[in-house]
Amino acid sequence: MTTPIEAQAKIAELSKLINHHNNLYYQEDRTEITDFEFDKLLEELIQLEKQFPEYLEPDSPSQRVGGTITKEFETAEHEYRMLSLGNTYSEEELIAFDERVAKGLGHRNYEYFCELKFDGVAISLVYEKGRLVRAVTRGDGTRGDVVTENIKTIRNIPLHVKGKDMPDKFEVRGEIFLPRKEFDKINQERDSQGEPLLANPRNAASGTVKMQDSSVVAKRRLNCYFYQLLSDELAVNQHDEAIRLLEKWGFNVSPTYTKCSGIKEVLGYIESWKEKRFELPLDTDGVVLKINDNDQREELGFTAKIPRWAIAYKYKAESAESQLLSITYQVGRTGAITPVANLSPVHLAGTTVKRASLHNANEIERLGLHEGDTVFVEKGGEIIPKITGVNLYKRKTGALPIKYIDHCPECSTPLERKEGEAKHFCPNYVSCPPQILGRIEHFVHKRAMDIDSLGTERIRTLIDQGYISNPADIYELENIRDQLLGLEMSQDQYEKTDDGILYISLTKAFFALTEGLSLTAIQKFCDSQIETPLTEVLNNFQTFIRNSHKKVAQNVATILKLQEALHQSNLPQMEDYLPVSVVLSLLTGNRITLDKLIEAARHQGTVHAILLKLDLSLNSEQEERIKKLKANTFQEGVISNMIEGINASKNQPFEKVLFALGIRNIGENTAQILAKHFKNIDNLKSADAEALLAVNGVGDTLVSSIQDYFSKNENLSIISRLKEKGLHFEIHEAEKILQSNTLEGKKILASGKLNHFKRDEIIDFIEANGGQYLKAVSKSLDFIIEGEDMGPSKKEKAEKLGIKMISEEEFLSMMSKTDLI
Ligand SMILES: NC(=O)c1ccc[n+]([C@@H]2O[C@H](COP(=O)([O-])OP(=O)(O)OC[C@H]3O[C@@H](n4cnc5c(N)ncnc54)[C@H](O)[C@@H]3O)[C@@H](O)[C@H]2O)c1
Ligand SMILES: [Zn+2]
Repeated sequence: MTTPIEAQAKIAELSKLINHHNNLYYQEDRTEITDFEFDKLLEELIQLEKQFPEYLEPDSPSQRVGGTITKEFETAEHEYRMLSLGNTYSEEELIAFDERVAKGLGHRNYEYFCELKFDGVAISLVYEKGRLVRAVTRGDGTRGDVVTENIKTIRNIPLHVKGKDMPDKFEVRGEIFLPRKEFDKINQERDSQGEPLLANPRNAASGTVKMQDSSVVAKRRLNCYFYQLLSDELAVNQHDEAIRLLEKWGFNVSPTYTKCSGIKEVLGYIESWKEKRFELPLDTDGVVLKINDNDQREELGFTAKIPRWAIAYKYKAESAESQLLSITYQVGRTGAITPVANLSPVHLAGTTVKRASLHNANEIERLGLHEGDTVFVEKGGEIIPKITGVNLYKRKTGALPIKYIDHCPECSTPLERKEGEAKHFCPNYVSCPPQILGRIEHFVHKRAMDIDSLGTERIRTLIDQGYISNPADIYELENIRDQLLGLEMSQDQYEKTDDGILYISLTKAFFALTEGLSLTAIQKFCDSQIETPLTEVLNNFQTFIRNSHKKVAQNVATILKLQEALHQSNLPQMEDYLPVSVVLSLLTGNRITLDKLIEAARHQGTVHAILLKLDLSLNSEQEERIKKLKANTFQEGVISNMIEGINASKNQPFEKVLFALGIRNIGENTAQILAKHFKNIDNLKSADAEALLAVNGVGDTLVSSIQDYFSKNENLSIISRLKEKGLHFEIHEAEKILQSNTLEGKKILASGKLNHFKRDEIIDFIEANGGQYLKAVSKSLDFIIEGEDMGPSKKEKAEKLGIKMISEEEFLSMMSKTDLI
């Protein structure tokens, strides 16, 4: 039994903890615990407060909607309070909820409206005379932030609506979300720019809605599902009818809703979406059920925080057991090491899971992982599954604890760990391959040197084979083009474990080890085995060979040998991949011992590289079979295309070159400002702190990263080599000279697709003629050049502000460029 004194202390402690997590979740868009853990804390608080009502504080988190307003926006009061929802993870509690409803109404004559619970941020939109007048966040439930401008950039939020039965004034509520595809795209882009990744789509959506710059919001393709219509003059009295009205008026409603006549049907609905929901384009975390009839809703009423006529059933993150096969240590672009667990395949939350991120050494220690452990894997709101614990009963006797690596798996440099940081780093900035890759990818990026013929795969190949290690090397490739012919290109078929042991995809291995079977057929077979553990796949492949009737005896014999060799090699197992050394030992016909092969394959990135190192004399049949193992190779066409792109990049203007160098803290805009201000790299290099700080937007951090960059000899030598190759290290003459002052004092924006200018060109053109280019629609614009397909929201805003819009043709004739028309 809890004593009152204990209860009081516990209530205070829980309240503090919950407030802390609420603050992180709503203010900073991040989380330290899962929703399930959070909900358990809240439930514990509610139970204690029920038991000891004397300690229930009016501002307890059990009594308040979790969010608050921010300081950055104007606020507005909600006409109808915006509440939270009660939630549960169990069927029993759902049935108990249904009992309370029946008791409250005094009968069982009611229907539920069910739909999925979308994981995003709540928004309230007010329409007057069919026009969107205000968008407000939920805030503390009573007042929220006014974010109308941001919301207007979301494409399928209608600015105007028309329709039958539409009241003069109404409010719609919905959930703004970031589709998972958009989320992945943003993260891919951030990854390639070396920026930190967004944690999950919900946080990303919430952070975006509260951004200060609407044009950034517009770039993130947010979307919205509407789920509630409110008005004093509604013609309908059933929720499903109101939803149908919303659909008719053009609001985006998720097609997942249904009406259920009792809790049993609701449970069926919940079950039917349990797995199917993963096919939806957005994250969902449960089902919301609401009483369908408005009068009945009124009868049931509200508590301080939630309606009594609705509840959310939340799906528990699914958990499964799996075996830890090995750990791969990935080296990121900044040198940060991330351990990844390779697992035996398990079916979880609609997908087959074979890997889980372990984050860092602390996580491995916290879990107490031992080799070959059976672990619990969970997949919740986050996309990457995680290991939540170890099944100690299944630990093998004598299993050793996982020992974290102390050398970089890519370049063997001893790792470092800065104080207070969880991650280990490879300090080898200059020659660690993934770090070089990060810098070169930035250099060739379309917003930098724009060399799109140098994709990641090609760059990685060139780095791995020692042909490039910095941007200047790219411009030397032309001179060694004959050496590039035949280089192995794709790395996708390879994978490495703990200490740099190279593995190759099953498909390639099977293809090389057998005769008469096509790569496509083998690929198809492997695809069908995704959920099968490797040991079984090897057996199934023998059946596959028998069914194919192609060289059965010989092919099966090879696979039997493979199984034997895998067993003897004692190398860690990785699903879908086989150790290259074992495969090569079979293909080279025991010309060399397995041990020697394993040794040679350590720290090599391709079959090609291993063979170069071993220098075996192989017969032509062996060579042919090994060739089947290799990836695509560089061919003449690819090489020409690459060199062409590299040469074309020499025309990029100074500001792009400056951005491409990758000096820390110099983004695209800063590069532009610095290029304009200093005119050439030498002026920039010799500028002292005072001169740098005099430039608008330059602060101390930037000063020190610029000075740091130019103090390094290797950077100076790269610049001088690039200069020799003809890259622009000063601004172009034409950019310096004003072509005319026709546009002097004019503030101009161009929107939509133009026929005679690219985006950058129109900006340069306006500036070269004395005008100023503005990036967003605002009152201060003199006119807008309206191109094809100008964004509707921009257009509407411009119309509202009464800004003059002219066509591209009118603009050209104004500039006396009639020759272009
Ligand atoms: N992990 C953490 O640290 C942490 C911290 C705070 C809150 N949380 C999580 O946030 C949630 C609490 O937040 P809440 O108070 O916003 O409640 P809620 O998100 O659980 O429920 C209310 C909200 O659900 C949304 N919703 C989505 N689909 C809906 C639909 N079809 N119909 C009606 N509403 C729909 C609405 O925006 C509404 O405001 C809990 O699930 C909790 O686990 C987690
Ligand atoms: Zn390294």
